[in-house]
Amino acid sequence: MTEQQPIAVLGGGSFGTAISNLLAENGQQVRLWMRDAEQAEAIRTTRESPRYLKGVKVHAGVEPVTDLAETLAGSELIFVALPSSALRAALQPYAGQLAGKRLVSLTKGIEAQSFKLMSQILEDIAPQAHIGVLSGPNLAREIAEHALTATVVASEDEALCRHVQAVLHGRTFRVYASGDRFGVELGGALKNVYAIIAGMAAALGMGENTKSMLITRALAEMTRFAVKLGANPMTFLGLAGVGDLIVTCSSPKSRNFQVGFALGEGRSLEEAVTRLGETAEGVNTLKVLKAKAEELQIYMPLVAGLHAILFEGRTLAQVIEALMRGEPKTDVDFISPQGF
Ligand SMILES: NC(=O)C1=CN([C@@H]2O[C@H](COP(=O)(O)OP(=O)(O)OC[C@H]3O[C@@H](n4cnc5c(N)ncnc54)[C@H](O)[C@@H]3O)[C@@H](O)[C@H]2O)C=CC1
Ligand SMILES: O=C(CO)COP(=O)(O)O
Repeated sequence: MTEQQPIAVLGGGSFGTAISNLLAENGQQVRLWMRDAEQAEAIRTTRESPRYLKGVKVHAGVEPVTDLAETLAGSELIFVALPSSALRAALQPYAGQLAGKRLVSLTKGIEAQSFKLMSQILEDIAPQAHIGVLSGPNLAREIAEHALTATVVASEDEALCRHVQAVLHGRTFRVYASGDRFGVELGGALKNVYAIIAGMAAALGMGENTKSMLITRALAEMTRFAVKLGANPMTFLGLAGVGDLIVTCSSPKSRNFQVGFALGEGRSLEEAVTRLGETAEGVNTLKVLKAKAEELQIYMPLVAGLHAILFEGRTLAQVIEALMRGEPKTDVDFISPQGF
């Protein structure tokens, strides 16, 4: 199926590029908006991004563009793959052009002061738009290299979900739909924090028991938090919950995992982030999550432990000791407080 209008993808980083390629492979005409004219020109001439997804060819159906107003005006369906720190500022000046459009956030982060998720920011900016999110176990490089992959599009607007499924479904990419936008989006944002912890554990040579404990208790912690905020806990059993948590906590291809690994090797946070040179949302998410958990009095020992290491001068050994010696708890306590 080819649409008449081009589809816009905002953000020429790893994920924007990977999703643009999928759309183009499905016969869609894609405008990939990026702020950097030099990078756009480099893609136009070499069909490769000079910075992201090295070695991956950018499909001929993807047109790199730099005029945001024109890009927004020319598309009904717009995917947003900007870092969470940039999304509001990049789109606010164009609010008047977004009424009636279908805006789908691919960004997995939380805004610092407001604690808003990205689709809530899109709603603030463009209350007359149709809003959705896409989230799941979706490492950009694996998508670009055609690993069999599934994702979730979530929106209250069923037509938007069907539209996204129609343009993205393909030989190697399967798109499930959900009506729980908040839960799907929250899962994608929260798991980044636990991927940092998993990277640290990997660098320290911790075993598979440890990894499994970490992922399972992370799921419990995320779900406890989400339930308190009114989300449906069942969403966390899906691709955008436990699915994304598993991939991001298991793969050295995850940038959040890489930050954690560098920390586990003894590097400072600043060094770990600078060496990465790409977006790792988990560091900012950790700060806002810790503050929110305190405000709402939600028990999140993994979040508190990582925060103590990164921002409160505690050592890893001290935090591990405190976590393991914490008071006995029941399993699956986010569904029934007694666990049985
Ligand atoms: N890379 C991945 O595997 C996946 C990433 N995501 C999410 O997608 C979002 C973007 O991540 P990536 O593409 O991986 O990041 P990236 O670090 O690969 O690229 C970020 C892009 O945003 C651009 N950018 C930064 N600030 C900007 C601004 N103020 N205005 C315009 N453009 C700006 C950069 O120039 C770059 O092109 C993140 O929230 C991430 O969590 C979601 C799923 C998978
Ligand atoms: O969200 C992702 C996989 O689903 C990508 O994770 P990173 O941002 O840690 O690379």
